[in-house]
Amino acid sequence: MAGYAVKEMFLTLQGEGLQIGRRAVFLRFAGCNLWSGREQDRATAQCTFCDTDFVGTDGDNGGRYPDAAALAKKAAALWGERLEDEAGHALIVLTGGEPLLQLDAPLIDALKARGFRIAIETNGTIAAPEGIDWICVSPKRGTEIVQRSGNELKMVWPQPGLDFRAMEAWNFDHFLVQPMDGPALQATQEACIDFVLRHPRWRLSIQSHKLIGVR
Ligand SMILES: C[S@@+](CC[C@H](N)C(=O)[O-])C[C@H]1O[C@@H](n2cnc3c(N)ncnc32)[C@H](O)[C@@H]1O
Ligand SMILES: Nc1nc2[nH]cc(C(=O)O)c2c(=O)[nH]1
Ligand code: SF4
Ligand SMILES: [Mg+2]
Repeated sequence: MAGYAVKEMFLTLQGEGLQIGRRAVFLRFAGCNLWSGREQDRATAQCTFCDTDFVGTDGDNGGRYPDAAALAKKAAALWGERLEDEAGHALIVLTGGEPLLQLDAPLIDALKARGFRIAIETNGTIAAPEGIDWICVSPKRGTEIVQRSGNELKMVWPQPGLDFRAMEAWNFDHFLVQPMDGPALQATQEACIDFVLRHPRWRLSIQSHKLIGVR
């Protein structure tokens, strides 16, 4: 279907990674290539620990946007009327679901024309197009990572069998471990702290938005 399927769009603070704390519009695309998003499929999916509802287009400011201009216009409205003045600091985070299923050059151009810096959260199984200002790749065990360069590699941990030593040879500026949220969060946090203490190249990333009560 033509256009872009968007689950939701909202203004918040980037909660994770090296851009933590920045004001950002979040654009959450619908759909993912590693999970259907249905609970009955979770156990057999390629990615089994997802914390996000990305099914459908029924969220705040969600919908089927017919073209890049319409989507960029809504994103700009969510940033607010000072976007032009604040252009150097206006951040949009493209996430999902898997944003690289839908992101294309016309949307990158339209967002840039509005003054946004573009960040992406991706699972790394699809190559990123040119023109993205900040690439965060978060590998999932058992998947083939084709996007082996970017700004930060954010590994949700623990994922037994994920070869983090191999990832260290990839072309990223920052290497992060993020505790897997779920019933065992306490234990996964401890595992991440232990990991960083043993591997000083890696830094801890926490999902700060869940602590401070923003989306
Ligand atoms: C919902 S995903 C969407 C973007 C993309 N599909 C991906 O996986 O990177 C956004 C970020 O949340 C992370 N994430 C998903 N579920 C998580 C969980 N249960 N605990 C911690 N991080 C999680 C992902 O690894 C990714 O870095
Ligand atoms: N505040 C906030 N920060 C985030 N960083 C990455 C997120 C994501 O779901 O991609 C996320 C999110 O859902 N909310
Ligand atoms: S790849 Fe990302 S969006 Fe897809 S199921 Fe995993 S964490 Fe969720
Ligand atoms: Mg999230």
